[in-house]
Amino acid sequence: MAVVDICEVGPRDGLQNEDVILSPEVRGELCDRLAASGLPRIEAVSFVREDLVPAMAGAEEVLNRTRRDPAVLWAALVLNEKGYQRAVEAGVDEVRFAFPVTDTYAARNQRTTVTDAIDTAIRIVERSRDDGIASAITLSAAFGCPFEGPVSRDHVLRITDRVASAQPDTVIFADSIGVGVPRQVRELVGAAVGASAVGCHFHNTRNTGYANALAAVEAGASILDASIGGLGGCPFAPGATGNIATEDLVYLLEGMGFATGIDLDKLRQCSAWVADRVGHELPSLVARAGDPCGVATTAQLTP
Ligand SMILES: CC(=O)SCCNC(=O)CCNC(=O)[C@H](O)C(C)(C)COP(=O)(O)OP(=O)(O)OC[C@H]1O[C@@H](n2cnc3c(N)ncnc32)[C@H](O)[C@@H]1OP(=O)(O)O
Ligand SMILES: CC(=O)CC(=O)O
Repeated sequence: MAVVDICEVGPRDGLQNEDVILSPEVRGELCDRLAASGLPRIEAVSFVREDLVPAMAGAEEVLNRTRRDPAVLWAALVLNEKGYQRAVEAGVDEVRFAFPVTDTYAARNQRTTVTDAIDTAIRIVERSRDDGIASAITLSAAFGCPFEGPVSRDHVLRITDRVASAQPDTVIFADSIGVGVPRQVRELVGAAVGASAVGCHFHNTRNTGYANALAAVEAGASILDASIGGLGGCPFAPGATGNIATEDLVYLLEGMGFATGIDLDKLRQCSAWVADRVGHELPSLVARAGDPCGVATTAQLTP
């Protein structure tokens, strides 16, 4: 059975744009609850400027407050080398450096250019190798940009070639504003599968997120990001909405014969818990509807 490694980004992407700001204590507890559902990888925090993204303040404290279940690979998002240094000092297992593939979004999100960000990505991959931690490079707006519109596959592949030359463990294609469709996903992932593992990060803004996720794994992606309840969205991308929901993705993947190792019931409990904390209903449908036919229980799939 093919295995798909789901990276839970709820404590980071999920919370970064919420009106209610959760304390490091609550965010640490969220991480532990997610870990208890069997998630193999959790992006717990981002090391960014807290004056720009107050919801991510206290990243070091969040990590200190988690029990750091050793079965989980603890990841953090960084957007510059200062963030990288903070992540290393906080003892993360994986650093994920992201940058948009268009100059306008790169400037708005993190005051950089695509050319400079490629150089930073290469330095961060080299530093992470020296520091003995895993590295992932996320290419944001890989399927379309909130400011510049369409993004060509060839442009993304040229950037992929540059960053892949540094040999990160993973290259992740992100649909930051949820504009992509499965055809694009198949073409991009299919062309990129090679030396580094390929991951994808989808937002469900136009209801194509789950179709895109399935297209990605069928084209060879081995890592998918998802966020508990479908929370999420970039504060610097107009119109951005939530990620694909982890519980809906687990339901889909397990039902389609991919192993995730995740306990759907525990995940749904976690989703209800975080909905209470942020104070509103979450987009996930599986959180509400459950799995009455046992579709996500692999044993029940055998004829
Ligand atoms: C697609 C997505 O969803 S990505 C996630 C959502 N987007 C974000 O989180 C973007 C947030 N952006 C940022 O935090 C910023 O733009 C950064 C950190 C990436 C770059 O910030 P810049 O202002 O260009 O950094 P610069 O190097 O000029 O430093 C300015 C100040 O910020 C501080 N700083 C820089 N980087 C960091 C960091 N990673 N963490 C904390 N402080 C930082 C510097 O120390 C400096 O402080 P000082 O004025 O007291 O000396
Ligand atoms: C870093 C991310 O959050 C990826 C994206 O949506 O662009």
